[in-house]
Amino acid sequence: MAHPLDHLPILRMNGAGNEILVLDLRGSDHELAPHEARAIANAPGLRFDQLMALHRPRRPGDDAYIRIYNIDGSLSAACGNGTRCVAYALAREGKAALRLETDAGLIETRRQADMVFTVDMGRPRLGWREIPLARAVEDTREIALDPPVAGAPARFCAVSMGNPHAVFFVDDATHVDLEALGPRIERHPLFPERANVSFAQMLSRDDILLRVWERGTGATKACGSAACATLVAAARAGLGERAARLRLPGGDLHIEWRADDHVLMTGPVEFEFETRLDPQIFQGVVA
Ligand SMILES: N[C@H](CCC[C@H](N)C(=O)O)C(=O)O
Repeated sequence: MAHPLDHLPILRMNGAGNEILVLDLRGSDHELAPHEARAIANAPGLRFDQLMALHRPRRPGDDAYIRIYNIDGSLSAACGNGTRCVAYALAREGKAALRLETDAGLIETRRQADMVFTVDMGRPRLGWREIPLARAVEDTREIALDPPVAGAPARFCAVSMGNPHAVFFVDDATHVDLEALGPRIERHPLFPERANVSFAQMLSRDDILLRVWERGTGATKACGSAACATLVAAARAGLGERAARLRLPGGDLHIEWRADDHVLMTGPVEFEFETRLDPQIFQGVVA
């Protein structure tokens, strides 16, 4: 019995070093299950930070509906770098501007140059319930990490871009022990849906060095929604401007928090290869 995913086309790309797969499910009614996403991640050469599952549009006027999977199979409602890769994949079909439905709402993209795309990531969510946090917090600009995590700063900012972000401002982001602090903050009791964890160093008011431990994936070379969350957190804290360069290990992203409250992210994409899913991947895989 053929598996519904057998031989489906898959693009291997990266967005500023964030490893992305784009799986084209527009010719199928199949919805990727978490264990199937994990099976793809374990297939040779297909390891990813996020998998962008492209579905047929569900609303008139949209170009596609995308579901976003982390390497552990968990879903995320937002993925900035991955959305740029989707924009590249659909630009190859002649579409320079897109309307994409995500679980975080409408996301619009626009091609700026061959391999450079701008994504309107929508409005930041700033209330404790929207992050979400496990307890009421008056001001999400400065939250006590309680109970404390040894080695982590005592306070952080919380912002959602459709997915939860905890942003810690530090004096030196390049020497943060992500592997030690990341998992313990990702799964801290304050975050009922876990959290993406950012450590940001203000080089100047519009130049920020960023290191990210991603929910459901771990340390990555870049994280677009974390870059957006960090820009918003810095502006809200009075540390930064409403537009800045975010420097990540895999590349730079330009983020702007517009006066209309939309956060725009502009950055590069790289195409690595295209293949089709090998049926062997799903042999013996159970939910
Ligand atoms: N790398 C993605 C973020 C993935 C977020 C995911 N880790 C989660 O929220 O669970 C980005 O470029 O925005």
